[in-house]
Amino acid sequence: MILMDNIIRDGNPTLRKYADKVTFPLSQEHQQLAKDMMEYLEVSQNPDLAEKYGLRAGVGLAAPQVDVSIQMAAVLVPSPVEPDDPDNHDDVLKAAQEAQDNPVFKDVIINPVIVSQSVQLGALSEGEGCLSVDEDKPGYVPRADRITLRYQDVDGNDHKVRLKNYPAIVCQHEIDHLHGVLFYDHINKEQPFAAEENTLLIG
Ligand SMILES: OCN(O)CCCc1ccccc1
Ligand code: NI
Repeated sequence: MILMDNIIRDGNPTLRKYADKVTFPLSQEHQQLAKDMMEYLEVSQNPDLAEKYGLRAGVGLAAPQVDVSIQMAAVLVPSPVEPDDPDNHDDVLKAAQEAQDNPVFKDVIINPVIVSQSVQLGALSEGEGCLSVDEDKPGYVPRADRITLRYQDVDGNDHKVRLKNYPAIVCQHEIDHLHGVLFYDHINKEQPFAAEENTLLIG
């Protein structure tokens, strides 16, 4: 099971490497890694389990973050389900489970390539964070609002998906990890919350 101790932090050179392409069929260790990374996301999005294992919640996890420099990342973007009563613990758990049961996007993306992207930019209104970056880095992270993504899944099947808004942002964040790029590299140093005009603010 992947725990926070297994996640390397900014400063570790692996996070700045361009990761190696993955060959198929997947080795046993790469198959296990794919399972473990997706399991981390599932567990981290369950409030009770996240607390039990001391996990920071994540909607994505890239192999370089667990010090394996290969082009593989798990993505689990839950659907936006709100609890009926945010102060009722059972409601919160139920909503988290429901959100995960019909995710907006869920897959382990291998050798991903963004084959086209919108000119239209998008950025999360709250900025971004990263399990490998402990300090806050406030500011807009401008990305393409829509992307067409080609990747292989763990069975070696080719996929071509069109994503927009939040899932598109998350996949770009993960693909950046495979290229040695961290989210704050994109933040405007002089004016962190300046965004090019008509940048869509998401969420
Ligand atoms: O690399 C994934 N990881 O650091 C978890 C955070 C994922 C993430 C957070 C905000 C916006 C996009 C993606
Ligand atoms: Ni990250």
